[in-house]
Amino acid sequence: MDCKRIALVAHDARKRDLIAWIGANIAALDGHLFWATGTTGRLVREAHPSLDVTSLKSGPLGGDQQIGAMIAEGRIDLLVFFVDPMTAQPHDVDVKALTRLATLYNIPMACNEATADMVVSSPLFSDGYCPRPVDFAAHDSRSV
Ligand SMILES: O=C(CO)COP(=O)(O)O
Repeated sequence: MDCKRIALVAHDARKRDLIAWIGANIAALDGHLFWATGTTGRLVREAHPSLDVTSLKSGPLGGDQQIGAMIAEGRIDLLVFFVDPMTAQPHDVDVKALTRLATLYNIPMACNEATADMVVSSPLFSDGYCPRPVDFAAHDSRSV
């Protein structure tokens, strides 16, 4: 299996759920490389020390933007972002920017357990799946 570069993010009300999800899928996740927003990364490392997790800044302090930049640079293969749909976030614009970039760059993005389960259990997760690159010309309004 090839080594995937996986971004982990969870809003506060969903951090416990992300850690539980990782625990339930640790066999599939061990051996991959992880980047996470600050608090999420610290909690994941404490709960699952076998994982190689690099913590970036906390989400409200720019961590979502850092992960978005990594996606734009082609350095992330999968985003697992457990979103809290019930709480307004002070950095909502950053959250929106991150999910927009994952969509734009055609990165698999799991925002809840059901989707994350399907991603890691898919044969595409273990078979070196490489998403189709984005056709930027199609997104350039000047070319319409
Ligand atoms: O706010 C977040 C994502 O938008 C998560 O940030 P933390 O992992 O630093 O709590």
